[in-house]
This record gives sequence, structure tokens and C-alpha cells, in this order.
Amino acid sequence: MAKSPEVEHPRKACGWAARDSSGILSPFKFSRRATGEKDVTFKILYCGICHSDLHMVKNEWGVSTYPLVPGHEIVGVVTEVGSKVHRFTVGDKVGVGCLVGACRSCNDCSNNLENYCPKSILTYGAVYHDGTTTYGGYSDIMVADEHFVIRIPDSLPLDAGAPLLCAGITVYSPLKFYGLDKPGLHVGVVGLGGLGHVAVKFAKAMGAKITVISTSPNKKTEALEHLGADSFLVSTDQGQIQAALGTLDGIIDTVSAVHPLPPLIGLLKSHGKLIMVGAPEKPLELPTSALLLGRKMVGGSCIGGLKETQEMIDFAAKHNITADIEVIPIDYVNTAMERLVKADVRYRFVIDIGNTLKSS
Ligand SMILES: NC(=O)c1ccc[n+]([C@@H]2O[C@H](COP(=O)([O-])OP(=O)(O)OC[C@H]3O[C@@H](n4cnc5c(N)ncnc54)[C@H](O)[C@@H]3O)[C@@H](O)[C@H]2O)c1
Ligand SMILES: [Zn+2]
Repeated sequence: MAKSPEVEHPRKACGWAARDSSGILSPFKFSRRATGEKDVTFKILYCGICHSDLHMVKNEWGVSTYPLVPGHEIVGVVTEVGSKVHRFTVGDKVGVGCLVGACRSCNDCSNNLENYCPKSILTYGAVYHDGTTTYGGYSDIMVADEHFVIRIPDSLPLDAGAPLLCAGITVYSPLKFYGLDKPGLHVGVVGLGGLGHVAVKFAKAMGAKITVISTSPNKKTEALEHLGADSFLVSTDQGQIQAALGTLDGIIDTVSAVHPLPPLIGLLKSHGKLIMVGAPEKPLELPTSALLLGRKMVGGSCIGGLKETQEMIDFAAKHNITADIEVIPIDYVNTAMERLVKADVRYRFVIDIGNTLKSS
């Protein structure tokens, strides 16, 4: 019989877990493996709350297993390294994003695209190489293979830097891959939430002109004055959409729920690209005629590989890009999830694990 989460590994750990699809989180005792020769162990200080955590605790994608400890925007300070760890030492500031494992030998892994490896292992709710369940960053300590550990530059604040490990790489990678990182291009960002607001910052730093497309007119002032977007469109305002038809080279769509694509495709110039990174629980409708006329394309993108994640973090540090955050104690997490459902956060909740989660 499999051992219980509390005793399957030698190191005691504690976190907050969802027990069923109500998604309600509560304290959970489990265990972490001893530091292996290629492992980095770190004390978790902060963890961001990604909308994917919300989809997962409520089993909205139908793949969740319980107990589920979410969290894949994890930062902290190294407390122990294995004998074959070369890149990190005790005291280093580090992070772990969405991945903790991959096959390391397939075509994608060989090209530093572990995120597309068919055997990639997610940071939580997945089965690790040793057969045990992975638990995420709403917890006190983390043990990860050094290949999956990111170095956090000194100039990047740990709390506001944490969300970059998922939100940051998820928008940085497609901007680069789809060629939307060229200065002077006109890029649209749909959905001004956790991913969307950092998409504005990265695209801006790459030299793009930015239009934010949102259902909430009340985000206009902030988008323009605070985030530095160049223009703002209310997606349900036909007049505004009509006036902006054919103006965008590309769009990063971060919306977490089902929404209409035709207005967005209409905003693209000929040969423009609509890139989906949001992951609604139901399929969206794709009107092909809108694509044919103008040879437009719809693409997708899923986080990023480890090499590119480090590149993104270094780029963020260089350009002073961080997330706008609301730091919360761990016992506020259920309220934070309720507020995230209503998009009531500017723009990312980050849990202060170090000061508010009692270690076991
Ligand atoms: N592709 C990837 O690798 C990847 C990585 C991380 C997150 N995600 C997914 O991206 C999505 C966004 O994540 P986030 O953390 O930024 O979420 P978020 O909740 O912070 O932001 C989502 C935004 O979408 C807007 N929105 C919600 N419903 C809408 C609707 N019906 N029409 C228009 N706008 C709507 C909200 O107002 C909010 O601004 C989620 O589905 C998440 O699972 C994907
Ligand atoms: Zn995420």
C-alpha cells in the first residue's frame, strides 16, 4: 500500500491543500524528499496565486487529484544543495515555476523546451519520477532538481518577482516565438489580469505600441497611466472595435473564460497573429472565414522552457519589470480565490509564506 503523504518522505512539510472540487483550502501536513545529489532545497518565502491554481483547485479542467497543494510561482532562499549541484549554493535566492521534471532527452527537451515534453512533470498535482505526488508552493519548503530552479537576480524583489515564474514566462515566450518582440509593432493584450498586466510591461519593454482590450472600462486609466499602454478598447463597445479594425500586428489573449474571438480577429492587420494563452474550461468558437480573409493565424503557447524562463527573469530585472501585487497572509487564501473569480485583484495575489505559514 502507498504510504500517506505525511510519511512517504523523510522531511516534514506543511502547506494548504484543497481536498475536493469545492476548492476550499485548509492546512495540510505532508512530506518532501531528502535533498538528492542534484536537488536544491529552499525555504519558500512567497508564492503567487495564478488563475490556473483556481482552475485546478476546483477541478475545472477535469484533471485534478486531491489533496492538491497549488502554487507554481514560488520563490525563496536555498537552505541545502546536493553534492552534484553546480549552479546554486546555500543562501541563493531562487524560484520554481510550473515544471519540476521532464524526460530531458526528447526533441523538445533537447531544444530547451521542457514545457512541451510529453513527459514533463508539473509542480503540483502530478506524479514525480519516484511515483509520489508533486505538491506546490502554498507550503513551507521546496525540493527540486537544479535544472528546474531559476536564479532570482538581487535587483528583483522576491514578492513582486514571484509571479514572473508563471505569468511572466507565459507572455514573454509567445511574444518572442511569434515575432511580436520587434520594436514598433502594435500589440494587443486581452484580459488585464495577472498575465495581461505583465504582458503589457514586457511588450512595452520590447518596444511595442500597446493596446489593452478589456471588458472593464474602469481599468482604462490604470492601463494608460500606470501600466504605460498606448490605447484602451472596451471589447463590448462595437464602435470602439469598429474604429480599430485592422490595426494590430498581434494579440496576446489571456482571458480565463469563454469569450468571442471574432472582434479580436477583426482587430488584426492582414497576416496578424492571435495568440491564446488563457485556458478557459470550455472550447472557444473559431470563425474560419475571419481568418481566411487576411491570412490571419491563431496560435497557442504554454509557459516556457527553463532556459527561456531564466532569460525572461534576467530581462525583467534589467528592465525593472515586476508584477503589481497584493501581498496576503496564507489564511486569506480562500478569500483571495473568491476575489480572483470576480477579477477583483490588481493584479496578482502573492502569499507571504515566510511570515504567515507556520513551519512544521
Ligand atoms: N498558457 C499558459 O501556459 C498559461 C499559464 C498561466 C495561466 N494560464 C491561463 O491564463 C488565464 C489567465 O490567467 P491569469 O492568472 O492572468 O488570470 P486572471 O484572473 O488574473 O486574469 C484573467 C483576466 O480575464 C478577464 N476575464 C475573465 N472572464 C472574461 C470574459 N468572459 N471576457 C473577457 N475577459 C474576461 C478577467 O477580467 C481578468 O482580467 C487562465 O485561464 C490561466 O489558467 C495559461
Ligand atoms: Zn500559472
